[in-house]
Amino acid sequence: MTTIAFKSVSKEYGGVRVLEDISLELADHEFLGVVGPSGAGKSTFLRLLLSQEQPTHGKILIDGQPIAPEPSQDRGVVFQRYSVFPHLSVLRNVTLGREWAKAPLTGRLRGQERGEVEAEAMRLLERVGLGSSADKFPHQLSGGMQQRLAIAQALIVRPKVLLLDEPFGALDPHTRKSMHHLVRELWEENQMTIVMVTHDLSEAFSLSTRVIAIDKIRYDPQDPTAYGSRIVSDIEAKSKIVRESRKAEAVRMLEAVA
Ligand SMILES: Nc1ncnc2c1ncn2[C@@H]1O[C@H](COP(=O)(O)OP(=O)(O)OP(=O)(O)O)[C@@H](O)[C@H]1O
Repeated sequence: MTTIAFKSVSKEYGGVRVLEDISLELADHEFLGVVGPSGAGKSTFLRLLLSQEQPTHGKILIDGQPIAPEPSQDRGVVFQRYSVFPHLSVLRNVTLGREWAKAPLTGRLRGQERGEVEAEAMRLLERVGLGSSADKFPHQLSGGMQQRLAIAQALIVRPKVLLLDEPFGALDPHTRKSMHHLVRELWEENQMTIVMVTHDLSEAFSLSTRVIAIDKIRYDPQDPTAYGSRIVSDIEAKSKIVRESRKAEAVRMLEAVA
């Protein structure tokens, strides 16, 4: 069970308000898509959830408790650009998260424990379609394969929340589509919440159970930094049919505020 709550959260950088009064309750096992124009604060929203940034006002709760102030293993993340370690094998890229958790000083596991973590990493690599690439290095993988590896790397620590920041933005359309299937299946198989930032409304609506759009709706020409982005639409889209019909509605809403 994982619930997430944003309570009147604002974020400012040096007096410039980026996000303003964001309140949101996410039910267990939600797949939230976050859309909005460039610069609206989508990545900032994600960084707050990752605890890479702290709210200037308001608070964020996970399961009713204040979010841990530092990034921790209950929240995994996959970025657009490949966040894998180039000098480590594919297998070691995946086992690393567990090694750090169990042996933070040496980063090395031994004996039976090592065998168990490697077996689990291999199962995960098989699951994301990289079973035969375990001994390769990232430079020997295509872009899509590197993103599959990044996903396996994030999942090995069994996060409650998986954060995806434009994870498919650098991929070709065919690879992107196969990644959509994979991520949706992994979300269905695992009891985790996903929060995905994307520029692409179609992507948001084909994957998510709920889509929020954030944007600046107020602007003061005397004080351009006074207002930040707010949630301008919040759309439940649990079934595919609803998702398709609500996508058109969201496009109209976003065009209206643009
Ligand atoms: N660390 C920071 N210090 C100062 N300003 C920042 C910082 N991080 C983000 N910003 C500013 O906050 C605003 C929102 O940035 P953010 O990256 O969250 O937007 P975004 O919606 O993810 O944009 P894009 O879609 O282009 O990636 C931008 O104006 C950006 O310059």
